[in-house]
Amino acid sequence: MKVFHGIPENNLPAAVTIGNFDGVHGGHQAILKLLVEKANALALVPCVLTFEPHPREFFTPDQAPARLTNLREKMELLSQFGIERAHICRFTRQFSQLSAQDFIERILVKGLKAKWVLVGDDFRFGAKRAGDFAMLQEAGKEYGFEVVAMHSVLQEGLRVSSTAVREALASGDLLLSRKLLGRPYSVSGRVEHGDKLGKQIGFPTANIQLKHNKAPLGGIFAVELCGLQEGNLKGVASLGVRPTVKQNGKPTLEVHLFDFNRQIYGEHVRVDFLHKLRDEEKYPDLDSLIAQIGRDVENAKSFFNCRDTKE
Ligand SMILES: Cc1cc2nc3c(=O)[nH]c(=O)nc-3n(C[C@H](O)[C@H](O)[C@H](O)COP(=O)(O)O)c2cc1C
Ligand SMILES: Nc1ncnc2c1ncn2[C@@H]1O[C@H](COP(=O)(O)OP(=O)(O)O)[C@@H](O)[C@H]1O
Repeated sequence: MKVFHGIPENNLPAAVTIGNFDGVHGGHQAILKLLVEKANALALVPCVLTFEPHPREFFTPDQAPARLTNLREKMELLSQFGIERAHICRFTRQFSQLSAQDFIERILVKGLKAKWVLVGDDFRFGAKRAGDFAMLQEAGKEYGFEVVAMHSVLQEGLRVSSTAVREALASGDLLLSRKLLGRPYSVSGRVEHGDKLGKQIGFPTANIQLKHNKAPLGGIFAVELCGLQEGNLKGVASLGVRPTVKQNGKPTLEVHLFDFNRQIYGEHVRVDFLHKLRDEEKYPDLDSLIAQIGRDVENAKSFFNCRDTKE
């Protein structure tokens, strides 16, 4: 997949879908699948136009929801689902003021060379969200592109959406988030140096870099860590501000791996969240925390034993 920051000239004719694609969940996946099928049938390049930052992060940064995927994760997923060209459009004040008509002419027609366009039937675009599906269809007749509306994808009667995934994660329902995402919720990043307290207390923890300051979930989890030469490794993770050892701590993701002892600083890993064990607590002293982490390890191991005997 070719990734462009912006829209260069002389693109090949494309089948285009437009959106934030945060999470690349089951609904997005259905869109991507249809787009790739159509692109193949019509000899077009399957292409995604997405925005950075997320428009809600631009308009109301304080109220913007936590990201489900960072840009790198999103691009990897789009590529996995068969997209061949991705355009990351910087969402600036100037871009937000582009009229719906200019968006169609400059971005879709001249820039992306869109011949087939797939959007949700509630899709809005252009300054003040003035452009809608009907306007896009009208414009398609004039400029020679077809517009198709994607129906809502449901999972157990629930409309699959980034919001539904965030709600499932916030409530600790990792089974539901997994169904909505079509894979376990995960965070990927590099292993960083922490405060070196982990080894001292008998539970070394790999600290995984969080690119955004907000996480859509928190607490203590049974996890699998992927991306190391040893293959997938089981462990227990804490995602929180560590109130027992820090004041005003920033969100931190730490993973203690079972039966593992190797230095992995700097390695790029992915943490798959499989089961929530509990919420984070503030303990009166370090000994209470250490005892609790010991119980967390046992509980996580029971979860894995149960899961592995079922499989
Ligand atoms: C399984 C597990 C559970 C944890 N639970 C809590 C908790 O409830 N409250 C808390 O303040 N810190 C919790 N922590 C975080 C510890 O405070 C942290 O691992 C320790 O500070 C080591 O940090 P370091 O790797 O930066 O040295 C937990 C860590 C793990 C691995
Ligand atoms: N079982 C293990 N689980 C996680 N990390 C481990 C383990 N064994 C060794 N390590 C290594 O030790 C580091 C964690 O040790 P720790 O004392 O918690 O230091 P830090 O505060 O820098 O994370 C990890 O980043 C990794 O390189």
